[in-house]
Amino acid sequence: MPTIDNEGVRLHYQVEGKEDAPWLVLSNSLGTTLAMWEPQMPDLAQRFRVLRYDTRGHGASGVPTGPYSVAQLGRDVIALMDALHIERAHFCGLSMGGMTGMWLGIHAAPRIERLALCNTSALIGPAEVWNTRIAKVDSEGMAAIVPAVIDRWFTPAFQQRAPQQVAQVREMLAQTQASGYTANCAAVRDMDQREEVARIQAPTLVIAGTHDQATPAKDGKLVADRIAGARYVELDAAHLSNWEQADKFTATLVDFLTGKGQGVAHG
Ligand SMILES: O=C(O)CC1=CCC(=O)O1
Repeated sequence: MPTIDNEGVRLHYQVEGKEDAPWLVLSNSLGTTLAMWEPQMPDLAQRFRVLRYDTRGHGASGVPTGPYSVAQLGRDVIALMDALHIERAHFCGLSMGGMTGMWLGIHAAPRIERLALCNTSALIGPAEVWNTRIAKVDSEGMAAIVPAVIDRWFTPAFQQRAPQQVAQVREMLAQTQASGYTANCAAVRDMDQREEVARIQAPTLVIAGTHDQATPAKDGKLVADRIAGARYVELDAAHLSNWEQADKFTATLVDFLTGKGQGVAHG
């Protein structure tokens, strides 16, 4: 199991795909692992050298004492890139992964080639909601929040249509260590990148989900509107659009990373 140590924190990663192809870094959402990218991997691995990793507090990465910050999550990516001698990479993150991507686009611009910010927000409030969730997980464990979170991640139609995929994702969430989950909830709660995103200069794709209640489409639109030249695409999905509209998500991402596709699109 490949890992690096970033200032005492173990970061678990996997490298797959074509050698000598452009690097693409994939960053997971809150309560998932690098396995959240399974629907995309067959296509992405044909075209890119893919680095995916477990955000600290998740999967097989370390779970240092929280709270964490989005800046720490961004610096973990730089540490991984440094350790693997990756000078520049495309970056795709979903939800919390997208927040990490915004931080990188703002604070580590020379390292980022193209940026895909998916089902994400530059500010995700209100703080009370996060504090309530943190308190619930602290006192009752992950099981107490799993059903409500899954209902935000997938539409009822997808839950009916793809019960096995939903079960796979539910298991990822349920297996997340409670203290790692709440430390990342705090990072998300404390982030406000609404002003700074305007500094992003990397070519940027924003993907949103029409039925996303966690990071609503209007939040994605705000991010896209503030980044010069950003492409905005809305998919018929809830929060984990890379599962619910896997083919469209992958095609949109590949088109963007390979320099095809322009403007605003819905689908
Ligand atoms: O889990 C949720 O409720 C939605 C979410 C917010 C940040 C993230 O990564 O997922």
